[in-house]
Amino acid sequence: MVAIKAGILGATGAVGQRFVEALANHPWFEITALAASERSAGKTYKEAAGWRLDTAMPESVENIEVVPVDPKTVDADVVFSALPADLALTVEPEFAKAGFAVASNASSHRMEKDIPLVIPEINSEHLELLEIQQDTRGWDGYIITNPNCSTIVMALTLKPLMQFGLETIQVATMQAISGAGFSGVAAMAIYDNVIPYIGSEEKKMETETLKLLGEFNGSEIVPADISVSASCHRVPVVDGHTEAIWAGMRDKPTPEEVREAFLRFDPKLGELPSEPERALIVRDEIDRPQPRLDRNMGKGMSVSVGRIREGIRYIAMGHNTVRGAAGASVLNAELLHSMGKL
Ligand SMILES: NC(=O)C1=CN([C@@H]2O[C@H](COP(=O)(O)OP(=O)(O)OC[C@H]3O[C@@H](n4cnc5c(N)ncnc54)[C@H](OP(=O)(O)O)[C@@H]3O)[C@@H](O)[C@H]2O)C=CC1
Ligand SMILES: N[C@@H](CC(=O)OP(=O)(O)O)C(=O)O
Repeated sequence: MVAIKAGILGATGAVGQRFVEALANHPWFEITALAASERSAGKTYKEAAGWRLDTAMPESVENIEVVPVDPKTVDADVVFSALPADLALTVEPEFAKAGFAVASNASSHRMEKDIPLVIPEINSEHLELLEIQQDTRGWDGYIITNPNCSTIVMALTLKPLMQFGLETIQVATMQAISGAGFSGVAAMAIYDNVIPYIGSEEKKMETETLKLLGEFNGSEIVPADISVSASCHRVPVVDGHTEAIWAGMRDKPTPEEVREAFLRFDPKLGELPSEPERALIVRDEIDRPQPRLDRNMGKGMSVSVGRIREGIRYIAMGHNTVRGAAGASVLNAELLHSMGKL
């Protein structure tokens, strides 16, 4: 099989490095371009990246020259975007217009009517929006987005609850510092501390969830009729967002029925390389899930749930820069490829 040429926009950042990790030995994609700011352009990736993951930098990327974020300098069929949102707002459409498939991890376009916001296990039918998007905008390429990291972790647990008539969600997050990027939170601010504010995060959880769980009616997404109320907090954890969730349901299932629904949730995507064996892992121990112990389950692509109690109350936890970011975009691109759309 001829490899699909993949570029990474924002390749030197916290999420960009996760993209490099996910794509360097990928069976379908080959990294052909690494793009970042003018500060990094012209340097080798090894010089520019300041590699911070606890796996070795893949040798194959060490000497690739970083290029500016510009459709003219990026040689690829698909670009994975880990750009700051203000930049992604203008840059991603330029790439789509120039014919690239853009798998974006940035928040800029997630809520636009004709741009799919997708978690393959939940709403792959929303990909129908791509044709509408290309027709409306006259683009040869397109943009597909994945949700906010906290939203992804929660939404994967909500999908199996829809059968019980999901009505209300309250969620309190405990979010890892990697979610804010390498220079996002100063050590002096987070050490020995909890910061009870993450800009725009609550609104993202409250709106993106409704689009994800909404229905495609042939021309647009009708948002799910659920009320979501979120409170978001930064805690001194490196990777892994933990969430305490209260779910109100019409049918009032018991904790055991909810546990069974989580266990039965086993969407098969067709053997995609990044697809975990189980999207949800149910932990029965009284003190799980925990970020340090559970974030790498399913190579970081599984969400762990536990402490399912009357109410219904439970805890969900997932790797924010893998399942919540780079891994989510790569899984979307794999799905598109398997459907012949890439
Ligand atoms: N799904 C999700 O919820 C998550 C999404 N994100 C999103 O992913 C994106 C990246 O986040 P993160 O990796 O944490 O950020 P970082 O700050 O760690 O990295 C930013 C990247 O963008 C590049 N960049 C910055 N400014 C410019 C510029 N003016 N022109 C070109 N490139 C530029 C940087 O290059 P250089 O090194 O040269 O400065 C770097 O590669 C953000 O939009 C963030 O909100 C992040 C975490 C989770
Ligand atoms: N806000 C998230 C990460 C992030 O960048 O999200 P988004 O892609 O929705 O801006 C966090 O801090 O953990």
